Amino acid sequence: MSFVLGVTGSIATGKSTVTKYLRDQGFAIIDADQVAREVVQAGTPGLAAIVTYFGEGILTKERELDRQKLGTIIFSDETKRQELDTILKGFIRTSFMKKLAVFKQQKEAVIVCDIPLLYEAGYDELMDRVMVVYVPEVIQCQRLMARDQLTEVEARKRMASQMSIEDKKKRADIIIDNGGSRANTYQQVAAFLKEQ
Ligand SMILES: CC(C)(COP(=O)(O)OP(=O)(O)OC[C@H]1O[C@@H](n2cnc3c(N)ncnc32)[C@H](O)[C@@H]1O)[C@@H](O)C(=O)NCCC(=O)NCCS
Ligand SMILES: Nc1ncnc2c1ncn2[C@@H]1O[C@H](COP(=O)(O)OP(=O)(O)OP(=O)(O)O)[C@@H](O)[C@H]1O
Repeated sequence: MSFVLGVTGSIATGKSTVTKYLRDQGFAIIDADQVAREVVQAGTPGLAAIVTYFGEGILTKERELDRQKLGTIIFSDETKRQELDTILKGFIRTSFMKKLAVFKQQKEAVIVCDIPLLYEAGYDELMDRVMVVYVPEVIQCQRLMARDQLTEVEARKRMASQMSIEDKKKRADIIIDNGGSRANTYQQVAAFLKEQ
């Protein structure tokens, strides 16, 4: 039986950093952000569904999703963000479940699921254990501003659109503190893997 490990955190706390390390160790990975990208590729029913609600203005000239434009819209309007979540939830879940089934069929010993909205969208029920990648909010905000070239106001809006990292930390089975160096983070993950 496969062991299904959820990796989550809040925006820019370091999920991708931890997941990349786990990928390099050879584990099977499902990346929910990647799944969310696949279900809105040009010509998909997912993209058609969001155009119906948000209008053609969210498309580029090539009729692909303008991700930056949609991000700016949903992270400054909570009703629209929730509507996007409602529209995409089913498409993302169906694709995720297919990928999970394939890895289970291949008898992967460990399947790592990197899911930003793991608790918010109820994926915790599908996980054997959940690892929360934690940094204090002040560091989270600094790293988000630097990575995505956002002002503090914009970064705070994005942080406020998710369950706070402190609440996720309380629910975690495993906490990885990513407030120090990357090497320190990798050491914590390696120590967890050694215990298994
Ligand atoms: C709004 C979109 C177009 C912005 O795209 P962009 O390429 O700029 O960002 P990316 O997809 O890499 O997401 C970056 C981070 O934003 C956060 N985030 C994304 N969507 C949401 C959301 N609906 N609510 C809260 N946080 C979100 C996550 O922490 C994610 O890791 C895109 O994030 C999207 O389609 N979101 C809806 C799908 C979704 O729910 N994704 C999360 C999968 S669990
Ligand atoms: N230990 C660290 N020290 C310094 N910078 C770090 C560390 N870990 C991650 N970062 C940087 O912080 C930013 C956020 O990290 P990362 O992209 O891994 O977060 P994430 O949780 O996957 O984000 P998102 O929710 O947007 O997908 C990146 O620019 C990354 O390079």
